[in-house]
Amino acid sequence: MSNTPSALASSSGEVQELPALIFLGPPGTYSHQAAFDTFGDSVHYVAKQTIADVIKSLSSEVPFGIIPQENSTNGSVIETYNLLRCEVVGRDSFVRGETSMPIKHSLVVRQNVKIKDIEHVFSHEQALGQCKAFLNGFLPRASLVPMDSTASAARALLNPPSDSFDPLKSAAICSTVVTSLFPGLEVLRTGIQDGESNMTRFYIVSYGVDVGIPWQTPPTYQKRALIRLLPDKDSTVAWDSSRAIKALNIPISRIDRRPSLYSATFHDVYFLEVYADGGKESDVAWFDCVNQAVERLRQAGLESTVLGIW
Ligand SMILES: O=C(O)C(=O)C[C@]1(C(=O)O)C=C[C@@H](O)C=C1
Repeated sequence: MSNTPSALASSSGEVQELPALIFLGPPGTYSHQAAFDTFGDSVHYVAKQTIADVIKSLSSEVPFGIIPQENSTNGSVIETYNLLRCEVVGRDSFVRGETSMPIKHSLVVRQNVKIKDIEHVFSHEQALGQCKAFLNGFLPRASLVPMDSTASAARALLNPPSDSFDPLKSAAICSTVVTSLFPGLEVLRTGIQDGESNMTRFYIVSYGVDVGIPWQTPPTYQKRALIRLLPDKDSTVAWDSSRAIKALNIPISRIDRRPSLYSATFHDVYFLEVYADGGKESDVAWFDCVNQAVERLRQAGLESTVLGIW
């Protein structure tokens, strides 16, 4: 990862602005690393404080973003699924692709802090969840303090969020990359995540559907789509998954569920990720297939929105 130039000179000599890509900052987060592995020098990177800020800041001037979606150890990224309930997703912003990367966490402290000194551990809630066995084994009495991102947690060691956290009694769970970005920090333990293979999958999002994604290497694993099903807020009939699955009639790789933004109790929003069996059809055929499936859902009385096709 490096600081990337925001403009490149084209062969004709004129300066072309690179498109902007928003990520969960500050620099040094896993989102930043996943973005850089995927887009390299083809975009200009813009850090935001929260995952919500990434989605809400997408615009025609800042058309691309990356958001964490799921982790192989700790499951769905709740903050992301809560945001996918918002009307802007599927109307203005869309999921346009995915990328995955292995996540190796470290326990980072201010220089000379020892493990016996640690009373507070800062990190993003996903990272805290991915290191449960380490925390239970080595720091069972430490208070776990959720932060907006792993790199925000590292930064908080130098600039604590409140007087109740003594930085010399605190640690952050984050990537080792932060020690080269924030001088004064050092790695106390590394590889503290639960399980051998800890992978996080990210969604690539864009403002509008027509803008081409500036991949460094175009992916080969396309033919997926994400569909949001909204509950019928007036219905007294219980949700019936088999009705949706039957109407959809394409393979489903995952189903997520979050409370709806309506007040109706237990009328949840469902997110279905679907894929083309074999994945051999053309993009146009896959778009048609998804749109026809959504039409069948609507005819079955299920309000549905395509949040992305890739
Ligand atoms: O906090 C970060 O560094 C992030 O990029 C977020 C995030 C996540 O929410 O899943 C990304 C990858 C890891 O799973 C841990 C945290």
